Amino acid sequence: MRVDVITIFPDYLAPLREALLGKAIDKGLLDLGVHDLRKWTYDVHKAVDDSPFGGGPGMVMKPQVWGEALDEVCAGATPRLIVPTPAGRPFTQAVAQELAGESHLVFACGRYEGIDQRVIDDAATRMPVDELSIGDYVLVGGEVAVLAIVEAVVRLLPGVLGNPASHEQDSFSDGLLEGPSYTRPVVWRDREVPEVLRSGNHAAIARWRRDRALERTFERRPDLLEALPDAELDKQDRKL
Ligand SMILES: COC(=O)COc1cccc(COC(=O)c2cn[nH]c2)c1
Repeated sequence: MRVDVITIFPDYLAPLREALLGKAIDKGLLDLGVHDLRKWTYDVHKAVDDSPFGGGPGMVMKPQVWGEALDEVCAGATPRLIVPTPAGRPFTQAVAQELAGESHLVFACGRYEGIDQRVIDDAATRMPVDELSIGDYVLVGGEVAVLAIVEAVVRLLPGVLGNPASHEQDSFSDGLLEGPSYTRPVVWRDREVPEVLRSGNHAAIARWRRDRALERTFERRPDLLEALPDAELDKQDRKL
């Protein structure tokens, strides 16, 4: 997978070259390009923003600069353009799975009040454009959202995670939140690991884990239970 990021703060994306994602780059599973938007400015001040038509606070990112940047970065085989924004559709594990199937993602990092809408509308005539939200809050720019989205997507690529089984047991992969986990010692500050997990009875362990996941989902994210297809809940689940 190739990922390109266009931003006025390229250093913000340095963490993508660390740890697991850094290894994915070394293994050739991920090609990462980070581009400074100011490369496409054309005035002595390298201006990337201007005042909003219609007035109001803040600044809007200039269409000319973004247009040139996207023309160059998106040239060649059609990429999918991702624009993190509070006004986007929710970025979920399902969307991460969908994006993991793409061969080329380009991320546009907005700042200030956002990017001139015509940039999005123009790009959408040539490629798929997804405006995605990582949550109902406002960041100063898209860079942090790109870190989150790229990490969630790239960890799903074959060969990136040591043990492929680990993302099968992800939270959300079966529509439920992950339950509690434990490791040694058996007792820590007078708290003992649940007996069933040390029983070796795999059916009982699976049942216990499912029950804890259902309980936690019910307590913290009842909305996810609503979304579960009926078939997903077996009769033992319904007793909870
Ligand atoms: C067309 O889209 C744009 O112009 C995007 O512009 C902006 C402006 C300010 C901040 C951001 C970053 O995204 C978030 O704050 C965000 C994403 N998810 N939850 C919060 C993006």
